Amino acid sequence: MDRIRITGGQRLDGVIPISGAKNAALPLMIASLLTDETLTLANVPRLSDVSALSRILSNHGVDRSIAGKRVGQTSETGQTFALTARQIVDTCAPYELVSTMRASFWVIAPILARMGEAKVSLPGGCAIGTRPVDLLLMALERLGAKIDIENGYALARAPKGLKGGDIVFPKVTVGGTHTALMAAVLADGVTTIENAAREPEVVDLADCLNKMGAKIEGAGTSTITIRGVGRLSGTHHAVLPDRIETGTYAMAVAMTGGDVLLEGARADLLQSALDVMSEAGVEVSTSNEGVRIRRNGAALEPVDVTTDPFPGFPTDLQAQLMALMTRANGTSRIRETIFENRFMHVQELARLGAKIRLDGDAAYVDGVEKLTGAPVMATDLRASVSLVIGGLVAEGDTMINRVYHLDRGFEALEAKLGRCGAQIERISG
Ligand SMILES: CC(=O)N[C@H]1[C@@H](OP(=O)(O)OP(=O)(O)OC[C@H]2O[C@@H](n3ccc(=O)[nH]c3=O)[C@H](O)[C@@H]2O)O[C@H](CO)[C@@H](O)[C@@H]1O
Ligand SMILES: C=C(OP(=O)(O)O)C(=O)O
Repeated sequence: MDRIRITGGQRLDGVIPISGAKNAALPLMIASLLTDETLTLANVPRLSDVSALSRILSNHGVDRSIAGKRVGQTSETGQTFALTARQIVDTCAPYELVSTMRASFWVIAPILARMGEAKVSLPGGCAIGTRPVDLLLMALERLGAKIDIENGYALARAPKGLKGGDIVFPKVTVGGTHTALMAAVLADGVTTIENAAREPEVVDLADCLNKMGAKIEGAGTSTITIRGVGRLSGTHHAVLPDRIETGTYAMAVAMTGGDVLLEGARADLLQSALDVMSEAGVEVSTSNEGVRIRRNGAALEPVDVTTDPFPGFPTDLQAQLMALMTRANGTSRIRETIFENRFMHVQELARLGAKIRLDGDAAYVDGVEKLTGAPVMATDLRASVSLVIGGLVAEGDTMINRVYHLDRGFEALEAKLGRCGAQIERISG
């Protein structure tokens, strides 16, 4: 199993190109199941989650060809996929494939919409919480599907096709909104989604579906209206920049001090997180090229932050902010309201010398003078990268185990940080 060794204490200076967003690329790839024409996606990040989803889509009959550049000096990240689901050859997504990644459950919507039935393994829990799918299934039922749960599988049937309907989500769900969109675009009649997720990745999916011929209005607001169409066509779409990768590197730069341009980043996708960083005393500026982050010796001020659905502070940046606040000049409070078990990084940050107390959904972080390197191990993607941020300033060596978590969501992490001066290396085997 690969490990990453970081020798802390280097400033970060230079340019970090921002990749396409994992959390947009995955639903966009799944949308290829909705048409028998080719969906071409540019700026798809090279990530293990993308490879895992490619295998799942291939099992359903999606043909994939790749054209793209290798990670280079500047903005040459990502790859271009041409995805063609001429026919859906299998309407079942088996446990062995779905259990490797949660987002794969979303295939239930396009397969049901196109074939009138789908059988998909329930995704199960994971390190950050229970991850239920009841609201996704409720959305499909509102469009006329009959749902049965049997032997760990969700069976969805709509032999006469889906019908437009009114979906009211009792809480904001990103996965539920993706699922509802992909089911409703081919349904007969009009669908409304109330309390829809407003995340940029939902907007990216809706934009792409509209280019394929769908009629979706209101994506990015809490009410989305979809007029069903008879069929969708292929199109070309570029995945939007990854706001979580952007926020992660912004916090890494803030942690080490330095001056880095996050090339291609869009500030509007993570304004709440950038506002928190400004409040903490970090210089944030934006231009056509991206977002520039600077901290030159100024102390980090503590913050009081609660995670929330977009446009609130993202749960996917909570662990990274916590790592940053371990060096603040006082006590920060960070509340996690999306997932019940997303504090697994606390005990590992403590191994680097962080002082963090947990009380219910809140973490109280007392800033410390210094962190010291240690062997650490993370249980999920964002928790792992919070340890990278800690390791960048810890005295001595930090060895991060279970690097496969990082490979799920950060394209060329060592190369991007290494080019800006970090002492970071992957140890294979
Ligand atoms: C609103 C939110 O911040 N969603 C995050 C969530 O999306 P993801 O799509 O994984 O999760 P949801 O947005 O669906 O979940 C939001 C909340 O709704 C609950 N829920 C969800 C579906 C369901 O059927 N029943 C149910 O109760 C979840 O337990 C959670 O508390 O994790 C992703 C990966 O970390 C993040 O990128 C998303 O930003
Ligand atoms: C937890 C994440 O991914 P997933 O929802 O696929 O587990 C994430 O993107 O932070």
